[in-house]
Amino acid sequence: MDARGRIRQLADQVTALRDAYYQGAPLVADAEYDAIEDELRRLIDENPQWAPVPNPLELVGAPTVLHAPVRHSRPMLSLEKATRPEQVAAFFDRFPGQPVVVMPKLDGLSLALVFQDGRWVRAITRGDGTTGDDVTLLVRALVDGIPERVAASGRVEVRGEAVMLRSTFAAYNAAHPDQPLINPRGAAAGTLRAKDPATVAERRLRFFAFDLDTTNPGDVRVDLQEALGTLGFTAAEMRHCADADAAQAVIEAIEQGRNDLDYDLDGAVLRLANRDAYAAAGTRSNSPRGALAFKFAAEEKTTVLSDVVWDVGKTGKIAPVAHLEPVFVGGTTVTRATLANQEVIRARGIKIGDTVLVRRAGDVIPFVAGVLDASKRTGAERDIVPPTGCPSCGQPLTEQGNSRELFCTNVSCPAQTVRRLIHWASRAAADIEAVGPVWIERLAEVGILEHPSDFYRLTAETLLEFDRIGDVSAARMIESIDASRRVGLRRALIGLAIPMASEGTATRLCRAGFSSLEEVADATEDQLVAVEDIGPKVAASLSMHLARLRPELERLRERGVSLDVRDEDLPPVVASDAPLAGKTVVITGAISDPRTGEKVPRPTFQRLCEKAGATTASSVSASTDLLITGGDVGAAKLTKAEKLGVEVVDQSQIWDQLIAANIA
Ligand SMILES: NC(=O)c1ccc[n+]([C@@H]2O[C@H](COP(=O)([O-])OP(=O)(O)OC[C@H]3O[C@@H](n4cnc5c(N)ncnc54)[C@H](O)[C@@H]3O)[C@@H](O)[C@H]2O)c1
Ligand SMILES: [Zn+2]
Repeated sequence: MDARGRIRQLADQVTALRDAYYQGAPLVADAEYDAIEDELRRLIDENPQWAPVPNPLELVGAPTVLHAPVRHSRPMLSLEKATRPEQVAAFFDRFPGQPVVVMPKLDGLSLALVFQDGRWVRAITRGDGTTGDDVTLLVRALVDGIPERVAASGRVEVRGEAVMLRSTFAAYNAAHPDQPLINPRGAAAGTLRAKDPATVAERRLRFFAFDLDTTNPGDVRVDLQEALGTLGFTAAEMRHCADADAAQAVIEAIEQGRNDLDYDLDGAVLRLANRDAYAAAGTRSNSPRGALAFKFAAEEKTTVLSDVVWDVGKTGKIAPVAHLEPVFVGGTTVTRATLANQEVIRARGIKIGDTVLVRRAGDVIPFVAGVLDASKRTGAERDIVPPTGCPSCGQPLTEQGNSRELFCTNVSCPAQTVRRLIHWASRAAADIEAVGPVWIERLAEVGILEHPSDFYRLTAETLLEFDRIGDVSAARMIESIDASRRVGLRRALIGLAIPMASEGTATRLCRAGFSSLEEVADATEDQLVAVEDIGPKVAASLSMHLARLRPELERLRERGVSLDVRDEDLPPVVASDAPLAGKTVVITGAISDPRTGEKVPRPTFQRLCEKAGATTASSVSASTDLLITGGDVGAAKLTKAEKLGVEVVDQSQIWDQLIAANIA
């Protein structure tokens, strides 16, 4: 096909895909859509005479007339996209000497909020950029982070992004396996398309501001971020960058930190810091000249679901695992993803052979979010049929709960045995680093390992009988097993993988005064429920499984494994003159010991701070006393600390105090 034909074809495709997307039913992942736009843009650049009229690349969004149309005071535009450092440098070259801020690009939907003489009167979607939808009612009912009043007269318009937090998204999908949301962005957009807020009440959104217009500039601060903060908004964090290198470093830091956030980012935005300069730079057909969006690697892609394998877990849960044609998503090549359970498969209507959307965001394991475009089916797709018997031992399965999870309840099921052994050896439990999953599986296969206590009967001689184990590795394995005899109450309980008992349960039992695993096994359910945060279901599970595990506990003891509470399982004893006594601290960034330069794991440093009298928290709030910063600090926490007046100290100061007090 010639360029002209191809342009026409791509333009039609872009138009159709956009229509579907802005209707709330995308047919492809964003990354695939962007690739089509890129090809079209390149062809039009090379052949400007064949540019389609109208050119979809010069339009914004789509007209929406769901609610009442409202004309924007100033167009709400798209952003010019960049993916390479040269493009960032070119942006700086266009505006020599102008200060630039870099901020995260949140992936939600943009809203304009209008305030009249201090009172919030209206919320409008972007729509086609010129005219949006009046969604005031929905936004009032569902969006957090918007002050009812602002201290500024005249007309004030605050623009920003409404997002669904990842935690809200996950909680919603866990509670509604029958009506799953595909991704947080789509969920946010869908929420604001609802006719009645009551039908989407659990789908709360959060607003982050990034832009401001006012008729009385004297009422607000000059600096955009300060202005938004003083008006009572959480602003996207903006960092001033003197040159393209600095901007590139901030962009990279934002991308690095994106896994730690509770919301999706799809890039970083560069923008002229000076509001007048930004306005003076003007606009193109559909984007401001004074801003640039740097796009990050996609967290969602489509690929083919080639098979589904039912995998037996350590507690006997049989979970469907998707086997995928390799796809690069969320920074790695993914070939496996979770499908959760049969109810999720049914609700999402997924079949083997389908082109599915795979999402890998943050540290969450990749999952199959659904089928975007069922019209791609050829008829060769196959239903996913859950097994009736355990894939490992053949025993009939039982179903549990609303999502109809499948379980094998055979305690001597071989697959479960292997999983439990691997779990016992894992870092959070006995930490038998030198014996990896592959060896555990082989040792279990030949019957040498069945229970965790069997590790402690292994000898170098037994191991040396295996072809690929030599003197050195046998010695390392035995040494590693030996060290794990100090596992103690908390980690042993984690290692036994008792259904419903979490790591938190183990910690709480230690802190409640239980001194050994046997003592926990001896406790009545009433005594267990008396422990803070342990409910009747967890207590019943502990009682039942520990009773069953009695002989195993005896074997572990006989073989020299400590099941007693350890110092590290308990809150540290703190002297009254401890340097951080009574302080609530939040730790952020990479921590390293200044004496050796070695990286220190976060939990270890936390423990040191606790020994120094501090209570540690995971996020900055009004009750935080100190924010301790390490290297490559996530900027969101800093802004929040600043806003709340929380003192920020560098880790070096804390290390000095810890060292002086003989704690570190
Ligand atoms: N999957 C599909 O079929 C399909 C179809 C059409 C569009 N899309 C996706 O929609 C997006 C295109 O929309 P677009 O062209 O309007 O661009 P965009 O959404 O990528 O960029 C503009 C938007 O960025 C948002 N934003 C977030 N943080 C911001 C900040 N700090 N400063 C300024 N703006 C900020 C604003 O809402 C603004 O409207 C792309 O991601 C594209 O992949 C997908
Ligand atoms: Zn089984």
